[in-house]
Amino acid sequence: MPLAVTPGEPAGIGPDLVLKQAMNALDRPMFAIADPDLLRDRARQLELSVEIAEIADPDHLTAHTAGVLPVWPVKLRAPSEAGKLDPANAPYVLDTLDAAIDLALNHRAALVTGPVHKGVINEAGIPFTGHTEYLEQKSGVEQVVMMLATEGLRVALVTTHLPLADVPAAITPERLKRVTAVLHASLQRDFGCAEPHILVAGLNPHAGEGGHLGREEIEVIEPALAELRALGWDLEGPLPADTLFQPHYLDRADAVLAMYHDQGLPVLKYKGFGAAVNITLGLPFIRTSVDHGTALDLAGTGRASDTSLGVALRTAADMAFYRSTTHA
Ligand SMILES: NC(=O)C1=CN([C@@H]2O[C@H](COP(=O)(O)OP(=O)(O)OC[C@H]3O[C@@H](n4cnc5c(N)ncnc54)[C@H](O)[C@@H]3O)[C@@H](O)[C@H]2O)C=CC1
Ligand SMILES: NCC(=O)COP(=O)(O)O
Repeated sequence: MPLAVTPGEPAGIGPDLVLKQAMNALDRPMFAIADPDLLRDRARQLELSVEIAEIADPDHLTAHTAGVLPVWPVKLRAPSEAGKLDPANAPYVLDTLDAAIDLALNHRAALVTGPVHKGVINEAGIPFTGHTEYLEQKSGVEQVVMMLATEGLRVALVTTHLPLADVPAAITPERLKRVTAVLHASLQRDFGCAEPHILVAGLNPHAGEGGHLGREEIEVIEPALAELRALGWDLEGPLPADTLFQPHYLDRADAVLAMYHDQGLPVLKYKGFGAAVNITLGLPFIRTSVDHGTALDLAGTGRASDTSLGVALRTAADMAFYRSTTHA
């Protein structure tokens, strides 16, 4: 199965990184879903010698050739300049994603996404909080889970792109059970963890300090975990988030389940920024992504690192291979 790459925000570093990766020989076919002229212009700006080869059908691609980027064409809505956001191109970003989702739902590609700018899509009048929520909605599944992974650490999230003030109410026993179930199944299916050991963070400082610093642990998290442990699942927690990220706990763990975005991701990015991948668990297809954003300050300069995109491509290829060999 080929890897379909959406470069994301046209004014950001996504196009640069896809072009840089296209300079490598990859053992799996890769193609971009983007405006071919945008990629040609950016390649010229970066002085990268990449041939942009428009394709009509990704089904007949063979192994990727270094220096040639096959492109499924989707037209920009307005001219794009590196580093300059334009809400007029927000529909273009979603056009590329929709084309990729269509291919992925039809088992014709695994999806690897570059960074999008959530703010400019909203400024265009389109409510959008992130790929994760968009993919969940478009693929019609009840629950997906965002998990970022780097060497030695996987962090999954119970809630994703929510204002902090809305987090406590969003952590219901039902959501916690659904998210844990998706994480547990994905660790078994895609990461070879036969009996996943999952560390679950509390929500409050010191996991609520026995109810003196918040009651969500007692009233929501512990009862949900007790129900799941009755299934034989190996869940440890709720643990204080400030002390769980240390070898004493992590050495025995397959993943950490954090309650919210900025509880888990700063730790993951401190450990592995540039060498991490964002994976959406629970979709009917494979989707990986970079660990960074649009970095408008670096677009078109040649100074953006493509290492996380490399990890995202490799992870998607590994997952596809693992699924094909285990018939998962
Ligand atoms: N996968 C996605 O679609 C993601 C999108 N975003 C979006 O990106 C936009 C900008 O977010 P920020 O918080 O500024 O994060 P950012 O990751 O774009 O930038 C943070 C800092 O890291 C640097 N940086 C980022 N990627 C780099 C790379 N590949 N090589 C070298 N340096 C790099 C930037 O220059 C900047 O100094 C926001 O709209 C956010 O929502 C953020 C994270 C992921
Ligand atoms: N912090 C992760 C992030 O913003 C990427 O989210 P998504 O666009 O993959 O949902």
